[in-house]
Amino acid sequence: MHIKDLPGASGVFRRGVFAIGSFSKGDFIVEYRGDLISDGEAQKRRRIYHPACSGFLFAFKLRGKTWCIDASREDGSFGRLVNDDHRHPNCRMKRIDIAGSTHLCLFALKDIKEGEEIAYNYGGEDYPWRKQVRVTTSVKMTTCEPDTPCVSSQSVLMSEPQWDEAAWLEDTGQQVIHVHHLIFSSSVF
Ligand SMILES: C[S@@+](CC[C@H](N)C(=O)[O-])C[C@H]1O[C@@H](n2cnc3c(N)ncnc32)[C@H](O)[C@@H]1O
Repeated sequence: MHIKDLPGASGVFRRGVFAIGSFSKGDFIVEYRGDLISDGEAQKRRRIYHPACSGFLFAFKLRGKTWCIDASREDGSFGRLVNDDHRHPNCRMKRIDIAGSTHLCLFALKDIKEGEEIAYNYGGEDYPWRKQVRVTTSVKMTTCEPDTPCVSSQSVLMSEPQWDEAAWLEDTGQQVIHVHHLIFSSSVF
């Protein structure tokens, strides 16, 4: 796997993790490494963290209690840099218990080809990047006078992309709607 910079909001770049080889459905991909903390500690950190760091707090349930992996520290690991895709995830987060300690790991939901971005569904929350919708109107202009031949036809994009990435693109005839999705979650278990 390798890390790539992706275009982000307001010219800010964000990172994503991409496969440099292929994976088969069910393969282990990467661990979401960080500090295992209680829910209370996570709430405390959420209050003092910059919002960019809160995005690295991954909450999950274990035997009826909420826990959290705090991966906000830049430790060079890949798991913490995997982005959200709630529509077409190619991985799933699973809790693994090894010799009494809990780990969160990503596993392939389907075969993954070289070059594909690794992504999973962060969970059910309404993350801001999932809601943003950009409407780009494509206008067909045709010059066609009665006594002259049709000379040109061109499409004009009426609006510029305002945010991060166009995760999906639905073509609805003259109107092209780019539905952007992006960030973070919990309880996938
Ligand atoms: C665990 S980090 C993922 C790595 C992050 N992209 C980075 O560059 O550090 C979670 C954060 O990544 C961003 N993110 C994740 N998925 C995204 C998506 N689909 N679109 C836009 N931003 C996303 C959000 O800012 C979120 O808080």
